[in-house]
Amino acid sequence: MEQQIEKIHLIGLGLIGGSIALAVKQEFPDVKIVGYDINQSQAEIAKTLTVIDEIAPNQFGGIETADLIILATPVEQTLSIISELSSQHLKESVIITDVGSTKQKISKYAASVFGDGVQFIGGHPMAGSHKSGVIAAKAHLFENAFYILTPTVHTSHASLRILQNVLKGTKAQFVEMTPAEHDEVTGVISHFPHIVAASLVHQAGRFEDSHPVIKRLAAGGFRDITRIASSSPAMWRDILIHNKDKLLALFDDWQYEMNRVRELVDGLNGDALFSYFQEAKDFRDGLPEREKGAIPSFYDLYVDVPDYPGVISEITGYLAMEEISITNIRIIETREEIYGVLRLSFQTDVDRERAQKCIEKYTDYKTFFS
Ligand SMILES: NC(=O)c1ccc[n+]([C@@H]2O[C@H](COP(=O)([O-])OP(=O)(O)OC[C@H]3O[C@@H](n4cnc5c(N)ncnc54)[C@H](O)[C@@H]3O)[C@@H](O)[C@H]2O)c1
Ligand SMILES: O=C(O)C(=O)C[C@]1(C(=O)O)C=C[C@@H](O)C=C1
Repeated sequence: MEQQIEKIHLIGLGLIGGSIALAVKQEFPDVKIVGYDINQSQAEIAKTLTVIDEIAPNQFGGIETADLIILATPVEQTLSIISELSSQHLKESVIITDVGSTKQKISKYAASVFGDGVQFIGGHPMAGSHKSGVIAAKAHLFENAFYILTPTVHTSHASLRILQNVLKGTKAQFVEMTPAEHDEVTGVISHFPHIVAASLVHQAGRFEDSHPVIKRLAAGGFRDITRIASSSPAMWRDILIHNKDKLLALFDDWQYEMNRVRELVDGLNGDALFSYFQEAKDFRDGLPEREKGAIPSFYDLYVDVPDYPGVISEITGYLAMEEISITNIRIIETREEIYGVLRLSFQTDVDRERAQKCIEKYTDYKTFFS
């Protein structure tokens, strides 16, 4: 009979650790989750929100009876924890996994520490948010996202199956990759874009002295492309340190790309500029629409509304009548006497569809989502 996971020891009770715990509980309410966070208040919030069953008395307190250990800390911390874990007394059948955004350094280090002795399987759920902390954790954060696993020669099929089974409440789609391929691909579609987002914010910041109005003018486009610059600096510092080599190559690639488009602008080459944007649009439009791994994991509905006082309470009133919960609300653009755009965010696409029907039922406002 296959090994049962009865007890999980979870280290790092933030956005990702918390979301995994909630997803596991959703599928397996009887699995006991004992959690530890270096920040005691995070641990207490996790317990209060019943994300975990118990707070561990210290980092490794009670770990000898855990069937599964999940490391959900920033990646540099994950390395130190792996190092300390090697001297802990652990169950012979224990499986250890992590959720870090980089895989090469962690997998290599874990293999050198554990060898064939302990089953370590690197993991990375490919969805998240710019928000940190357990308070932002959600059971459905990884729904439809890819969950990358990086098994090695030391990994048994049985452990891989057990891990995937206990994580099935994430409703993510598991994919296997080598750690090197993982770091190359995530470098391109996650780590480097993060650098670009932060650099655009720095660029705008440099213009603030000469144009103090710049922050107020920063509208949809700038906000969309720089949203991720609001993420945890500690997490991203560690990711860049871990993925240095792949990122250095991407800097060269990006500089080539910038020079290419710079030349088109300098040469006023309209046809080539059109093709440049058309090709980018085709690729972007071809991303899978509703799958969370590809698009930020929230469900936005846009409503064209007239700019008059009370319009927000009018809309939220209709939604409240039909008991539809909103997670966020923002006016994207309001100018005198023309329509503004209200962006309503929902936890699920079902809520978004209900909201759309509700607003169409009570008003003539146009609604749309991408
Ligand atoms: N945020 C995302 O979008 C995302 C997505 C996928 C994977 N990840 C990865 O998940 C991991 C966690 O990220 P997060 O977004 O949950 O961050 P977070 O800041 O929300 O949570 C991390 C938690 O780890 C705790 N911590 C730090 N050092 C610790 C230690 N030595 N012992 C115990 N706890 C410690 C922090 O106090 C914090 O509560 C990172 O490795 C990150 O690369 C993040
Ligand atoms: O949606 C976001 O805010 C994210 O940045 C999530 C994101 C990503 O780059 O896609 C960030 C880092 C993780 O390792 C995985 C997912």
